[in-house]
Amino acid sequence: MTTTILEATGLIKRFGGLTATDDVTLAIRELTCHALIGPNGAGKTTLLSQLSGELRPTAGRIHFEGRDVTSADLGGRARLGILRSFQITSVCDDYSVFDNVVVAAQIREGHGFRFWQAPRGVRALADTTRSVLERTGLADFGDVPAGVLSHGQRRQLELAIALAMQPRVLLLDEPMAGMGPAEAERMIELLGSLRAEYTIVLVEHDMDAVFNLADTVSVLVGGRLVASGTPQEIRSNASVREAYLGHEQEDVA
Ligand SMILES: Nc1ncnc2c1ncn2[C@@H]1O[C@H](COP(=O)(O)OP(=O)(O)OP(=O)(O)O)[C@@H](O)[C@H]1O
Repeated sequence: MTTTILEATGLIKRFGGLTATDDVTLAIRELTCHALIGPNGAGKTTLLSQLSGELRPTAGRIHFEGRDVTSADLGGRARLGILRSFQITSVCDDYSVFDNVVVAAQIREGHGFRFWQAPRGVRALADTTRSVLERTGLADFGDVPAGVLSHGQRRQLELAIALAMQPRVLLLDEPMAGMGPAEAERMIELLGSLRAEYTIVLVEHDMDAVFNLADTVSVLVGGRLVASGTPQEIRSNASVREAYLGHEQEDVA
């Protein structure tokens, strides 16, 4: 039994009269992949944005390793290791793939843009960058300008940028969106290879990916958490099927 690393308690987010997150209590266990699923508008992204620190909840608390981080902003949470991919740093099209990742590694090391740092530090950053590129299947693309990458490779680069920042918890919002089957398969494989080292919270509509990757699946409908369990439990949960009726029932079947 792994320990809880990230926990939401009684989380509520209102946008005017709309309750996008409605009293959600959720425990993310360390080194597991926890998928958030639900119909369009269920509040998945809103929940992820509160976990990342991008959105402040209207009520409720968020704890990371037992520490209350509710009032920590995006940057503060990133420093703790809670990182939403495709944020903090975004891809710079004119930079090479290598340079995009090295900048993220530099930010993590707190070097900022001080290019006069000691050569040993520069070498360490380059080593980190090479190993991250290797890890994300981009080892052969280091010199390529990011702007010419395919859509799938760009998502791999976005993931590489996140990994260079040495996250503990990776928050991923639809990493497979817009990908063809081959690209999606590659991304699923890549995320699968990260599961042993990182805690992953995954918002995803692609049920193949969800049932392939997730240790735990939580289902949101209308901002409320209606079920949480193993993929097998969720597949056979009658209220989940009910919730998806008229939405994506065939995906859950
Ligand atoms: N900044 C905002 N201001 C007002 N309403 C918002 C805002 N962000 C989200 N909402 C509303 O909150 C609800 C939940 O949206 P959210 O994007 O979290 O759902 P989702 O489950 O991620 O949907 P999808 O699967 O379509 O991406 C929706 O009704 C949406 O219109």
